[in-house]
Amino acid sequence: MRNRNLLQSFACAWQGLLYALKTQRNMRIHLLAFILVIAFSFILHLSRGEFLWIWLAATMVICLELVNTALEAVVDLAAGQEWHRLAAIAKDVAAGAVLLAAIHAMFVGLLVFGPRLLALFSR
Ligand SMILES: Nc1ncnc2c1ncn2[C@@H]1O[C@H](COP(=O)(O)OP(=O)(O)OP(=O)(O)O)[C@@H](O)[C@H]1O
Repeated sequence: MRNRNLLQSFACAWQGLLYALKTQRNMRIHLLAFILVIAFSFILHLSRGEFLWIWLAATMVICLELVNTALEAVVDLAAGQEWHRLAAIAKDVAAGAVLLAAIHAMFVGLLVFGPRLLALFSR
């Protein structure tokens, strides 16, 4: 059934977020990392610019994990129990996108938090 109003659209989006959290272990790990990183951003008093980089990188990982989860569902719907080379390609490429975003987030985290943590521990 199609959504009749904006509220129902938000409710569906929320269900999607909950589904990914309940079913995807990686999603729970990404969310935990997101919360920790945002907490550290406040504790270490990041500048607005630094915080934006961290926020963007961390959000991108979560968004891509959501897209990856959606794509896995679509592939499973299309392929069923059948093994198919294209199903593997679709899933592997989507997983590759998440991996790339996670590596990017790690570099951003190192660049932003690295010098601050060094300064903190070399006092
Ligand atoms: N129908 C299929 N046909 C061919 N290969 C498949 C199929 N389903 C899954 N695979 C292969 O198995 C891998 C894992 O698929 P699965 O659906 O278990 O994802 P997952 O372990 O939940 O992935 P992620 O860790 O990215 O969430 C895929 O990346 C793909 O290489």
